[in-house]
Amino acid sequence: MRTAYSVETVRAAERELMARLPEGALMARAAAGLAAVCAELLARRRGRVYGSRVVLLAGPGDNGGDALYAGARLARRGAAVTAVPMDPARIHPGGLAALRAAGGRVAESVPARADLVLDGLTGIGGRGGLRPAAAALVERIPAGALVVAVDLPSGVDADTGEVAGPAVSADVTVTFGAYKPGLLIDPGASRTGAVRLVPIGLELPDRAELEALQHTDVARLLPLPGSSSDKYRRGVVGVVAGSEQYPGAAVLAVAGALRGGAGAVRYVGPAADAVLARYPEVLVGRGRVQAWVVGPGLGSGRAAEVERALADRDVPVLVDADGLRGLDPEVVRARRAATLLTPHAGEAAALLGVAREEVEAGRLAAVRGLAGRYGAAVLLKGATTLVASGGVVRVNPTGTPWLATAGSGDVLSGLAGALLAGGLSGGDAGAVAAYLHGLAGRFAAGAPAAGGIAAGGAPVVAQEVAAALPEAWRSVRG
Ligand SMILES: NC(=O)C1=CN([C@@H]2O[C@H](COP(=O)(O)OP(=O)(O)OC[C@H]3O[C@@H](n4cnc5c(N)ncnc54)[C@H](OP(=O)(O)O)[C@@H]3O)[C@@H](O)[C@H]2O)[C@@H](O)CC1
Ligand SMILES: Nc1ncnc2c1ncn2[C@@H]1O[C@H](COP(=O)(O)OP(=O)(O)O)[C@@H](O)[C@H]1O
Ligand SMILES: [K+]
Repeated sequence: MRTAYSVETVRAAERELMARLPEGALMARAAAGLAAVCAELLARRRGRVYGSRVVLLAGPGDNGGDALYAGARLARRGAAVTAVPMDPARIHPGGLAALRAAGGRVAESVPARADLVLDGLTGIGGRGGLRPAAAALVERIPAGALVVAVDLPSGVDADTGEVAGPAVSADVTVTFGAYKPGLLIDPGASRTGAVRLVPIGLELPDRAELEALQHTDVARLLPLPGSSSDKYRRGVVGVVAGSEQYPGAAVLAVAGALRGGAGAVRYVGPAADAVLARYPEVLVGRGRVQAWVVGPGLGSGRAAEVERALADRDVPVLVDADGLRGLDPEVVRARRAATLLTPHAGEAAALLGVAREEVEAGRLAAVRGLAGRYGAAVLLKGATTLVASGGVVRVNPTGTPWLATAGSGDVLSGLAGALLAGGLSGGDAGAVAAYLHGLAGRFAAGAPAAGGIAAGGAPVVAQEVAAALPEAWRSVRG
């Protein structure tokens, strides 16, 4: 499990550790780790550190201090290091002295050429969008320079990933002691480049503010058949989806459920012919199920079917897409079994009564808000998928923007429904489904295991995502 900690938690751990260490020791550790990463990057790019041009954007706080001390280390290895303060009257004094002693210099404006720029404007102390003096320096970062963000890209909110105004886009982010939520949640996450964690000895609580499952966590949660399994024990998923207008949503949700490990899938709705033509193994009509998936492609005027599924208070229910329209928090709160809501930003915005942009800019607040309001697990789809449940928020580390294709959300809902039917909690079913779906998207696209859209791959269609789910299962199980 990868974990991310809030600024408050990191600061508390920092205070506790600082009390036991000589002054400056923590910053020295941070700067040493930062300089080592920079040296590695310079060696890869130019063959050596000696003679390379390094620019430090130095903010007035400790983030600037880290950059200056790291710059001093690089200067001692022969780099030509220039610090440009955001505010010349406020620059970290110790860091500045160290840089000068190592032969580094200070300039008022950003040099036109650089091999590497260290963004030390703001770290966990940054608030809101970058102020004009900082934004002006960022604008002048020379084209072609590698940008290394110190702790986090300046302008990104460490706790939420929100970006209010200008912010740095880094190639690499070197973060200290712990991941911060803002490094893993968009829009901040798409500014970080590759994230490198430098341990500095912080002792952090077991419970993190944000979690990201990894292969071993998912493998542990996957419901697997045993020798005494039969199709009912493995879990029957009831899919209430599709309409005359959108029969394909039913087919895709069923595809996700079948590939998600359901013992059987029961389909209820007007698209039975389309479903059976593709999947003759599906049962048609109502009957006993271990979880319901309601909503994909329902169209309008089908609220009674959603209510009927939710009224089955002891059976887990996943509500997606059209099923989410006008969903009553009291009805969901009254349920005993798990409820998992899977909105995209537009659906979440409608449920919260805010603009879609507000959800996209503040994904963490939106998913927490919905989970609190409905007393349910909520999976918020999008560039970074978040799953909130019982006070814990998980961020999905897999996926590819190629998944932004019609019907891929339907596959996800069927998949998560199968995991609910297999006995997973709402939060686990959502997180595991997002993980497998993201991996399947990458496999279907032929995209590498990490990296954004720039990393490669080709367009996928939703059916291919469903078809790649077995490969995703196999890769997780090792
Ligand atoms: N925690 C740890 O364990 C360790 C932490 N370490 C390091 O310390 C960093 C935190 O340092 P920090 O607390 O000094 O805050 P920091 O991020 O430098 O920013 C504050 C300064 O920025 C300014 N400012 C604020 N917002 C702004 C904006 N929008 N636009 C422009 N300016 C803005 C603000 O100005 P003011 O509001 O005071 O006018 C203030 O001067 C942390 O990220 C890590 O790098 C490591 O050395 C060791 C281990
Ligand atoms: N920019 C993106 N990067 C990664 N994944 C994305 C992006 N945009 C959408 N997705 C994923 O694609 C899927 C789209 O689902 P949804 O919006 O419900 O579409 P549909 O209703 O057409 O099936 C979700 O799993 C979502 O997380
Ligand atoms: K920074």
